[in-house]
Amino acid sequence: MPLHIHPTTESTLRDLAEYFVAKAHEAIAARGRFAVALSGGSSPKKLYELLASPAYRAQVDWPNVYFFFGDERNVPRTDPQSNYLMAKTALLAPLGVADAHVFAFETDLSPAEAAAAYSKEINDFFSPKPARFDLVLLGLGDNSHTASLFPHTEVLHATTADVQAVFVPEVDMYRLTFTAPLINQARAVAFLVFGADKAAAVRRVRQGTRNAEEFPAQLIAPSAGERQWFLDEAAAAELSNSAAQPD
Ligand SMILES: O=C(O)[C@H](O)[C@@H](O)[C@H](O)[C@H](O)COP(=O)(O)O
Repeated sequence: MPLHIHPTTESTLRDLAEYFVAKAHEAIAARGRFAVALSGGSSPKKLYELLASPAYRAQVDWPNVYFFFGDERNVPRTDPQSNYLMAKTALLAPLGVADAHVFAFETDLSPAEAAAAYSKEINDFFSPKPARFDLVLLGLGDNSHTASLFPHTEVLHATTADVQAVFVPEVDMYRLTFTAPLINQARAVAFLVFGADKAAAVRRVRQGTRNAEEFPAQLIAPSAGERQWFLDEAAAAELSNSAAQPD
């Protein structure tokens, strides 16, 4: 579980942007395409803006990149809470990504229908092979959730590598999310976490007692893939030295 700890948010973002570029090059060279699942929330917005900036946009063969979402809020794509809208604004529109290369949740369907439809889209995309993303980007909530795998929700017990709808009392809404098995099939997973308010969650997930019900991000352990953490020093502040060293 390699750790990349940086003094500032900006240097953390640059490091992850370089990692994203490297994973894209690897995937396109090996398989002719790069399938990435974007994370939502506020943390990745600056990463997406950086990737779309002149410093990075020329480094990736974007017409061979396919964008998915590791989770979504059950809101219209025009809603300010939409992860799709955030990514569209910060990354997809500035890059001129064709709609056919963007797989967004159909949130006008019921949550269960939207989850089933997205699971089918993912399976069709990877068929006949199992769904194996080249990179899944993840954030971390201060309660140790990731994607929309929140503490004490049924979806934590999913054994199928698919997408499920889950009502999350903590945010009083349905969420659509990759299950942990689907995330763990990825070739690479990268957490992006910054800020002192996440330091306790980072410690619990990396060093705390094994308790996925309380700390769902502990479920993320790719069976045959990389698991990387990109942190600023504030988010890494509660890690003991032994844990702060790269594995
Ligand atoms: O839809 C979402 O909100 C995300 O997928 C979620 O898992 C996010 O990564 C964390 O909640 C951290 O959010 P912030 O980056 O806003 O702190």
